[in-house]
Amino acid sequence: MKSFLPVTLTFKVGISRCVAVFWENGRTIHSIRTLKTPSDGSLVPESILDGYLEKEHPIERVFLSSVSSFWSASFSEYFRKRLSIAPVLFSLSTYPFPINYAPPDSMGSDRLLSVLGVVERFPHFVEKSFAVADFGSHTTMTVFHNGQVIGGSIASGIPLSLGVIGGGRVVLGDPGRTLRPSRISFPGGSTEESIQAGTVLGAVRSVEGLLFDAEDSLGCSLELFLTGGLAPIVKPMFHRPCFMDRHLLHRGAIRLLRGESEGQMTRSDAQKSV
Ligand SMILES: Nc1ncnc2c1ncn2[C@@H]1O[C@H](COP(=O)(O)OP(=O)(O)OP(=O)(O)O)[C@@H](O)[C@H]1O
Ligand SMILES: CC(C)(CO)[C@@H](O)C(=O)NCCC(=O)O
Ligand SMILES: [K+]
Repeated sequence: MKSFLPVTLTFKVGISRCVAVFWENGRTIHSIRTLKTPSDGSLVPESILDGYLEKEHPIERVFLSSVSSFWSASFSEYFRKRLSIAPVLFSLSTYPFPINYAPPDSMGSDRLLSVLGVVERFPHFVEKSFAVADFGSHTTMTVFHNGQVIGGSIASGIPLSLGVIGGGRVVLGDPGRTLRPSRISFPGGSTEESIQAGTVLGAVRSVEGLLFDAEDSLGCSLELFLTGGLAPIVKPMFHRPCFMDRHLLHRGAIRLLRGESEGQMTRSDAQKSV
């Protein structure tokens, strides 16, 4: 007899890549697929859903994360047509933590989801203070403190910075090919090494420096989590210990979908114990 295993899909549309994570039982990753971000949702390659259109692994729910409303609309349309499912989009009303940011709904949902992803993966961190550093098209930091999301930093990302050095005309060719972390040293002994030191190592030291500033102003230490496509490349460059999980956003998304925010869990657990 064939097994029957409905899956949930969390789908992130990024500036450079889309990442699809298929989940079983709302908790365990069944598979992860990536594709180059197509210019709109009607151009998603069919292969992204291979194996999940048969009866054994039907897709039951889709969560769609995108920081662009154009992409949200065009990818929603794709899933509606392809699966007859209207994807769930991020909504502040189901986010389990207060957002101390002005205004709260201006914070990128990718940042909020990654913070929630830390708590999904390490539930006891809901009691702690931590920062998520996302190394992607942008380098962002988002701080969680006293049970709230309290802000952080946004900078242009390493690929963007590499691309604009020298007005975009210099020396490096394809930034993707020139990110060679094993060769990054400071002082950089050539143009390439100097640019690598300035942009890649510089981005890492900037995150570390900002973290010290945040610890100073908050008066507590912050645990550091790295996420985003470049996290594996930058992790070895950090002086301070850090956790790495490339898919924090998806972990946050699956938690939001399960509707098991800490508050709700506490309430239902409390009811059970009555
Ligand atoms: N090994 C690598 N060398 C160079 N660049 C890389 C490498 N791996 C990923 N990248 C680039 O790093 C960037 C970040 O990837 P990632 O998928 O995390 O972007 P993102 O920030 O999540 O996407 P977006 O900002 O588009 O949402 C992309 O521009 C990607 O092309
Ligand atoms: C900064 C980005 C682009 C990083 O992906 C995203 O989180 C975003 O669009 N944020 C909105 C601005 C803010 O977070 O304050
Ligand atoms: K990002």
